[in-house]
Amino acid sequence: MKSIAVLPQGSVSHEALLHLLGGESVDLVHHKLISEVFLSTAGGTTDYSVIPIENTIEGSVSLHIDWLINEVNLPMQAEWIFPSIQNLIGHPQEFKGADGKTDYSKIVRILSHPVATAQCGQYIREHAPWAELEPTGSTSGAVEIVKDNPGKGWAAIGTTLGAATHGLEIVARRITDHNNNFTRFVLVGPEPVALARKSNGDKTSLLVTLPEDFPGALHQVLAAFSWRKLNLSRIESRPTKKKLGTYYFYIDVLEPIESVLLPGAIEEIKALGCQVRILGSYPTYTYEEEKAEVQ
Ligand SMILES: O=C(O)C(=O)Cc1ccccc1
Repeated sequence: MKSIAVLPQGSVSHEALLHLLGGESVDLVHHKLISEVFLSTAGGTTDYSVIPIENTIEGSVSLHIDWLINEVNLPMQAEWIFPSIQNLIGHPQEFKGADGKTDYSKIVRILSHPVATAQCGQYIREHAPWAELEPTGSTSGAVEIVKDNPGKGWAAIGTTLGAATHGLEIVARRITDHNNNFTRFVLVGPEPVALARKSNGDKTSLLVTLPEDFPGALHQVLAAFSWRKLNLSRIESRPTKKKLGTYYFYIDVLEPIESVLLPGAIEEIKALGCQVRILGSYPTYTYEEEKAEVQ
């Protein structure tokens, strides 16, 4: 049985993984922090890590992409998307007013993963702009802290699974600023993944470093893809962290690495003097709403 490192029980990552697996049995190893998730697979304790890398509202989860680029050498082996449905969670009755409705003035602190908090910015500004916002390693980690601190006016933003895991109540449902809020996850690890579920295509993620003082280098890199009609689904720059103003380009190509034209494009880009690192070539799984078990 394969082992998979993932954020705590009831986190969005955990929900998303359960959906991807669709009942396939694996050994789940929960960690409080994403750094611990990465390191457990990098150190060989687990076979794969579940990493959220992009969100509809927040964009790239830069910290996680930077870990993939700089801290570990773990190829991406699968990608899938899953809705992030966030709720306000607290102790039963703690935020009830005399009229039975939620009395937001009782909320003094809201804890959650920063990506989840950012997804609910409008809701917080409208209902409890005074609340102190405390970042946690995961949404369910926030729910656990709230569980351990009753009567203090603390609430968490998290999933229904997170609330159920820790026996807390949903104070308000679906509080993200936009309903169509999805997160892209990757499974990273040394070996390819064999899932029973059928994939919906393949992707290759590349990290391209441009040579210095080469006017038009990015244009030429993109031309190598465009004249071969290789479809790109994402291009993003990340600082190299070595010198101010120098960037990597993170590029997703909608083809597997063994496709006819992609290796030639990579060779052409290398011939321009660029460095190319293959971050992974992997199946993608789209979200099929009718099969999902999200509340
Ligand atoms: O904190 C969690 O539950 C996570 O899995 C990280 C996260 C947070 C918000 C959106 C997607 C993933």
